[in-house]
Amino acid sequence: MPFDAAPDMSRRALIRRPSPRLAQGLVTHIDRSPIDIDLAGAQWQGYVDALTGNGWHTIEVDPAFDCPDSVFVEDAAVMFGGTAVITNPGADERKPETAGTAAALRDLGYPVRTMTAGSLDGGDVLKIGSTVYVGRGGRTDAAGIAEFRAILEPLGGNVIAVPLTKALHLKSAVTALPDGTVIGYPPVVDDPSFYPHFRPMPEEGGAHVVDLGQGRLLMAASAPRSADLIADLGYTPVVVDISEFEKMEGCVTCLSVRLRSAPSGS
Ligand SMILES: NC(=O)NCCC[C@H](N)C(=O)O
Repeated sequence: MPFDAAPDMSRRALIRRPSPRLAQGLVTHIDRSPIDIDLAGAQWQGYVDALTGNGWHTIEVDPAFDCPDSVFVEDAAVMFGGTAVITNPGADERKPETAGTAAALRDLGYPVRTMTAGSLDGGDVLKIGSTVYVGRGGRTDAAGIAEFRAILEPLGGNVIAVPLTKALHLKSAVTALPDGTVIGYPPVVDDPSFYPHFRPMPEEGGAHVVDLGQGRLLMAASAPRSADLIADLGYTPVVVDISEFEKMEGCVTCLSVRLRSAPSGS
């Protein structure tokens, strides 16, 4: 089989090139800081290189340069098994981002379910096996959770709503290690008792990991002490500098959508 034959269907990721208007994106829980747009472009490329360098095939969603926050592609779609759920982002400014993401997922053959009733951002969804935690916060409302639950339950997902008042998105506060341990930065976690296993991290950026497979975890350079702690748990941190995206309240999770399953029905 040639080396560049069909990519491994369990290691594909959507990405979306940053808009030149990134600095005009939304900022809610932190003060706005100046953005170096050239550095942001270089950091985005570094993030993409970290995915590809760890065996992931990246698929670029058509850019949405009129949408400052479109690089945060995770918020527009949630994958569950082989189905794509296109979200209805909680901020009006971000709603136009979904069309391009939906088109990319349809082109890849995924059945697409589109949310219309309530609002939900992909960043508010933390999947651990069939358990799906959803943050009820500033971007995701009760109607969005109900609609999302109605879509996921027939697919085998158990949606658990959790309170979120101290961070933009649930995954700004907590993510999960491959073994299912939820990690979080306590000052922005509303209630760690929602999770069966919770481990505090010493830095806010240390609460965010992307599971690259084979024990490798993508993490931000802003959290060196957390990376040491993760390494001490037997994982290998893969560190990328995403400072310009962190200034816009982004983190490592939100810059990609991992497609771990083949399209359902295929
Ligand atoms: N999932 C994420 O954490 N997305 C980050 C979105 C940041 C963007 N500036 C926003 O406020 O929507």
